[in-house]
Amino acid sequence: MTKHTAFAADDAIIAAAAAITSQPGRRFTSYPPARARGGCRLAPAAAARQATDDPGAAVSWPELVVPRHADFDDWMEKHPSALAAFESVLAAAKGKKIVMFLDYDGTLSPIVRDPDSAVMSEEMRDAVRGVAEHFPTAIVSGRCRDKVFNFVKLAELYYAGSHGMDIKGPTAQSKHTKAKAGAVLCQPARAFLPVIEEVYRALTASTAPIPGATVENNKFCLSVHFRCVQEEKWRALEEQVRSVLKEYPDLRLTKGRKVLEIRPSIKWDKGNALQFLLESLGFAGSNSVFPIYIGDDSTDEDAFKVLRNLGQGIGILVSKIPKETRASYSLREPSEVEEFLRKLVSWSKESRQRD
Ligand SMILES: O=P(O)(O)OC[C@H]1O[C@H](O[C@H]2O[C@H](CO)[C@@H](O)[C@H](O)[C@H]2O)[C@H](O)[C@@H](O)[C@@H]1O
Repeated sequence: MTKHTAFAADDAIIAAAAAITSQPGRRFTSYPPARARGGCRLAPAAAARQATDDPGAAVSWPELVVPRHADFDDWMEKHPSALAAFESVLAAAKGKKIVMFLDYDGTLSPIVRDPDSAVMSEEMRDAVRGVAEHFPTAIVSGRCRDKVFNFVKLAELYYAGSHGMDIKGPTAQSKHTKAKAGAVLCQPARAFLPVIEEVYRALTASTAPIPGATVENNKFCLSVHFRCVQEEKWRALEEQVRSVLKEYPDLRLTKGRKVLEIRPSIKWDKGNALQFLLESLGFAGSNSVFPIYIGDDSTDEDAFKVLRNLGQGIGILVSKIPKETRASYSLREPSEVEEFLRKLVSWSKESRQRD
């Protein structure tokens, strides 16, 4: 399958998978998360220097294959629904402090054609607010921090924008807040601001002739969207982007959901942001923390990987189709994320009443 056909398959596969996954009577088995293979609690500067991944593997072009029923069943065995396996999640979290990490697009809000219209429902906001009352909660997004804050609008949360390269503490104090209100806690890519601005202008100009292509400035990174570009033009768009980036070897290209993402080539991703936030919350080296990270995209895999390596907490992939993932559990769509968050809150309330 070429890169081009992999793109083309996306929506058809989701439709096919939706038909399979909506079948009633599916059974799920529990799949315990991988346990510790040694700690990884780096201070941010050290983590930023650590180059653990093959830079050549940074661009991932997912190979999408229409799932057969058997494939789907196999996948669900390995990544059971976090709703169906809720009791297993609770058992693993027993006696530990839950810290919640939530991706935004595709996790809290449904994927839509216009990125500026990806609003979150009031019901979802209410569910996230509830979770934040019970557990320290962070939004970890590829979006620029201010933009994602304007969608979520909850001052009691931590926000890690630009794929974790821009981390700020809650602007409203809550019992979970460990930082000075509204303090910017971490911006490891500050030196790249001028070059990102320059490349934003260059990409906006060079992609302008391609109808439907848009460039989103996410402050420390950029997104070139092709969801509204005719499929025949996808290759040309990618070539345009690559040609601009030839002049900027310090930037790298990765791919999300119908988006090309351009970011600094530093070793800092959503996984580093997760570790940094755990440390900021006072959980460095702690065995009593249970981070839960929920996300839908390839960039969330960095956070799932950190959890696997730490042997703590769980990653939950939001997907209707089988995907290669390091997450332990799955949820099919944002409405299931909302249900999972509400169940956690109810469980936490009940346990408080019992204690
Ligand atoms: O880390 P995230 O919060 O998931 O952000 C990743 C990218 O999400 C947005 O793009 C995606 O959602 C759009 C709205 O639904 C959709 O139109 C687009 O095709 C998706 O790729 C956001 O616009 C990007 O800047 C983020 O990098």
